[in-house]
Amino acid sequence: MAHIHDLAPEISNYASGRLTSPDRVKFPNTPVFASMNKPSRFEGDIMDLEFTGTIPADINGTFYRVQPDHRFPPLFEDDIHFNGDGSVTAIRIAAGHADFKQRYVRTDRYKAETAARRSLFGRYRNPFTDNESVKGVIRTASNTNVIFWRGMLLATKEDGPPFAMDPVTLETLGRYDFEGQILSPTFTAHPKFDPDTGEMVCFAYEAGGDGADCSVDVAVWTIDADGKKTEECWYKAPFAGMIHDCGITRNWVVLALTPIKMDYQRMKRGGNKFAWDPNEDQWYAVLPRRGGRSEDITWFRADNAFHGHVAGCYELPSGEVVFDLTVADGNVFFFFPPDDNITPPDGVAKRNKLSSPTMRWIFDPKAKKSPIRTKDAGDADVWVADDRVKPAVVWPTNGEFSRIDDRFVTKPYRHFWQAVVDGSRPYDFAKCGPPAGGLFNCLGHYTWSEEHYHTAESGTSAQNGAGDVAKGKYGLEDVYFAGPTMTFQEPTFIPREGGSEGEGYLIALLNHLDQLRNDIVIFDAQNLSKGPLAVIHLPLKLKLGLHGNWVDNREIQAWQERRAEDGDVGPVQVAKEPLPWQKQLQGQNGLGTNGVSH
Ligand SMILES: C=Cc1ccc(O)c(OC)c1
Ligand SMILES: [Fe+2]
Repeated sequence: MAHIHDLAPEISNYASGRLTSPDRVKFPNTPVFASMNKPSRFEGDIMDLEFTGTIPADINGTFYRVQPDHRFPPLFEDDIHFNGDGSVTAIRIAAGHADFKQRYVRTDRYKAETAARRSLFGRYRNPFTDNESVKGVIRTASNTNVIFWRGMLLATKEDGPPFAMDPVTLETLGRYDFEGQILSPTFTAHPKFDPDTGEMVCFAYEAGGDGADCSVDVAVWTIDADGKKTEECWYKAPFAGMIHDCGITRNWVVLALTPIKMDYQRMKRGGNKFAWDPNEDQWYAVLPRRGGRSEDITWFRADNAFHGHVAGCYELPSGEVVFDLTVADGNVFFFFPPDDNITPPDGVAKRNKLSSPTMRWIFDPKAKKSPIRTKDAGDADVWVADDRVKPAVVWPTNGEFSRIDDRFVTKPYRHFWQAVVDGSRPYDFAKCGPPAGGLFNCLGHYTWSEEHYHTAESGTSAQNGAGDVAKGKYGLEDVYFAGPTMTFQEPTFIPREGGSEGEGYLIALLNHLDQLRNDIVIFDAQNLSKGPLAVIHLPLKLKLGLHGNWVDNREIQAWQERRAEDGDVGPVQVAKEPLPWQKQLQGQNGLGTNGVSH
């Protein structure tokens, strides 16, 4: 008797790498859609997840995180994980119990593809590869971060505007333009929140035109705690690269410009939007948080490298700006290789051998600078510091996804956490295959040593506390190894009520690479090596997500009341009009724009 699978002949729905049979619903047979990253596409609710251990009774809030999860087979067989549709997970924890909820973000992209029952958008951030029917539709998949802001959840991806969701139901409310105050085509996935003022500091790059034109325009905004835009300034970057994360101090914003470069001609040919340039510097911009003018930015150059995520950022009494982030020594985004005509200086690409230490940069915002001209910026001034910079500290942690106690954003901080790679630990390749998304087999808690912890007062070393911070040149490392068949996703800190910096819990998703299932682990944030306090078991496999955040239930509740019909703020007002670039396109060729009826 024939096996059931023999009845369906294995005919590929791809020819020459392109989706040719969209009715044959089958995802590409590539590593991007395999193992932990096999499409999940699950939406649903589970009340009272099983768990082992004890969920601390004082935890009351929701852990939100987002994952890319392609809804339909992609137009291109070699599509990348970052091009998947944003799917938001909420783990609601209260009274020692945990509930699960997961919903896709109903982006304009989601709606267009749902109506057609197939993929219509092509390559990552390349509209030239889209189906004609979606010209003028906002392409963002809202798959990178999910942020609680004034009672709404903002699902963000840096190639488009945010989409607002209800934080309790995860219902998508619509595109959010800050009540008409931010109309740029793009918006960062990494805004920062000033814990003293309640302000959101946010930015956008490739922000000048339609968000897909390789512009070097960078916008930086402040939105105050009442939702009012109080600052806006536009700057020029030296080249059209990626600016993924940022840092803020009380007075300054720091942007990290990574040398993966856009190329409009390559996009037009149907190629990748980005290519790694091994010969380009890594750049950092320092600009004022308040009253900025375009010429007030200072770009600092350093040797070629690849930026990861930001831990802390603050000012020293000298006025200098400390900026800590992971920086890898090569192209982390292997799916955006260099152009063929580029010869890396070291001759060989060092794939899979990257090291990713935590680097501390100390920038002088008053450094002497001069205007330069660049190919991408044309005749606009790009303000570049005369002297190149080097990291002040290189702590050889080997991880990514740095997180801190977010109450210490803008301030000197002691603690940070990362998903850590330890290649010396056993890994069960036979059971797991290659570790999808990277071998983040440990979680690490790092405490800067006295020498590297700066109080606002002394600028160099602290007198108070941290008596245990003695081991190691840079500080204390407290690591938990998951085991040979498991990896972690990004951790998130949960502060304990009334606790000091770093007192509380660490929550993260655990990937079982052998069982293809996820757990949610909760640790004492300052005692990772003791192992998890609770392991919450999901009966299913999620995907490798990007970022998440913890929101206290009191904050969610208070905002639900304020956002009620009769509340003092009222319901979230989503965008009422198409974005300016959409209107312009409409005017040019009479085409409609999706998402807004007209
Ligand atoms: C981790 C960085 C990163 C940068 C750009 C992206 O579009 C993204 O999508 C998930 C992720
Ligand atoms: Fe990120």
